[in-house]
This record gives sequence, structure tokens and C-alpha cells, in this order.
Amino acid sequence: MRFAKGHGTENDFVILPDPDGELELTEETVRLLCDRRAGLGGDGILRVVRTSARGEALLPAARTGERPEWFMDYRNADGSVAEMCGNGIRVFARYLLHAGLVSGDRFEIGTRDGAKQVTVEEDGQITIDMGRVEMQGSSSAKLARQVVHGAQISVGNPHLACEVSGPISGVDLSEPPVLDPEAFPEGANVEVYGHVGPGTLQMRVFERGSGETRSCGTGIVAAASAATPAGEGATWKVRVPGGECTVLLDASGARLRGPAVIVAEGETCLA
Ligand SMILES: N[C@@H](CCC[C@H](N)C(=O)O)C(=O)O
Repeated sequence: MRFAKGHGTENDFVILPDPDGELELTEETVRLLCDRRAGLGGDGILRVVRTSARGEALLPAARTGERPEWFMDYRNADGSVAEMCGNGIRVFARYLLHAGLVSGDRFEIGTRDGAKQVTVEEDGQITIDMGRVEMQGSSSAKLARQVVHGAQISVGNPHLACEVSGPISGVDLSEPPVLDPEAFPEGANVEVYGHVGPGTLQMRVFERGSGETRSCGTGIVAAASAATPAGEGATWKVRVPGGECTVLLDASGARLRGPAVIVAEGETCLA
């Protein structure tokens, strides 16, 4: 099986080119590929499949009314499926360009959260039009050593974005957050963030299905949205352990800009 490896602000992914949708990708295979000792290692899997090759209708009615040629079949490291991945889709876009599967600096990618517009910037960074962010009220989570309160937000996938006082490096994210199951029947990604300068946030995340990661694009959008007064637009720089992304919020929704890198290509005999 061919694979590539890439990351966006050190949120890392195993990329599986499967244009014709022939791969039987079980939860067990995903867990093995993502295993950092027994496998290739990654926070998740990006399966690169033609939208037309999907046996099931995974792409909801695309917001643009079009069906993009390529679909990002995203899996978390534990084998679970997620609707969207903000860093993963930039890496997916970088892979499509790298492999010559798309050309130009504007194209669309299908996700379980609908079609997303990709723009390759002049400096090489990639901007994703993430669409609307849904503010859903407030909730809380019990972490290993404290309870945090924050904003319940959908960025296609579920988030709890919590502003904390004091350095976020002191927050213990070593255990899975305990969430309110009524608020989050499907679980959630939990972000802790703080202000570190004008228009600048710092954030850490515990990702559903992956544990603490060095970045989470949808989480970055969630934290920026939580930090923005209702009804206002804003531009945020968000620092994460693996780097920095920019979030642009306006009436049309959120755009996420950041780096995306392919680091290896090869063949695995794991599956
Ligand atoms: N790392 C991703 C989010 C991946 C999915 C998430 N763990 C979930 O289950 O919702 C990102 O960059 O957004």
C-alpha cells in the first residue's frame, strides 16, 4: 500500500492515496498505521479518494452545489471517523498538488462537512474556507486536575473552547476530558486557550479520538470564535505547540490559514 506522510503545524497524518476507493480501511488498520511505535505514526489518516468512487454518500449536499473531484476521508488515530479536520485538509490539499492530482491555486475538496474551498497563497500557506461556525452555548469539562468552562462550538465537528487564566502550559491534558454527554453525545475536542498579545491567542487541545496533539485546525477556529465578541469580525493569530495559524472571521464564516508539508512517500506492508 502506497502512503505519504505530512503535517500542518505538527498535527501529523498518514496519507493513503486510494483514488478508486478500493481500500478496506478498518478501525484496526487505522490504529496500526497511526501507532507511533508499531506503525507509521500519526494523529489521523487522510484517505485520498475520488468523490465519484465512494460507495456510500459521504459528501452531504455541497454548499457550493458542486461535487469536488477529491474527497477527504478522515479518520482519527483510534479508528473513529470525524466530520472535518482543519489541519488535515491543508495537508490533503498539499498532497493533491504534490501528486499532480489538481492544478491551480483554487480548488475544492469534499469532506463529511461539505465541500471546502482551498486557496494556495503566494507565500505557500494554504487557506481553507471553513464555512459557518455554530456557537451552541456553554458547557464544561473535567480535566485531570481542574474543571474548565467554555463555549460549545461546531466547526463541522464538536468543540469545547475554554479560556483559562494563567499559563496554558500548566493545564494537565494527560487524561481524556470528561464531558456532559447531553451536550456532546458524540464526544468533543477540548481546547484551552489564553490571550498572549493583541489579536494573538495561545492554545492547547485534547482531540477526540487522538489525545493531546500539537495542533488542531478546527480547534484553532473554535478558540478564535470563542474569543470574538458575538456579531463581530476579527483576525486572530493562534499559537499552538506545533506552530501558528491565522483565523479570519467575518459574516460569511471562518477562514483558516497555515502551513502544510509533505515529508515522506513510500510503501507500507502493514495493510
Ligand atoms: N486535527 C483536526 C481535527 C481532527 C478530528 C477531531 N479529532 C474530531 O474527532 O473531531 C483538525 O486539525 O481540525
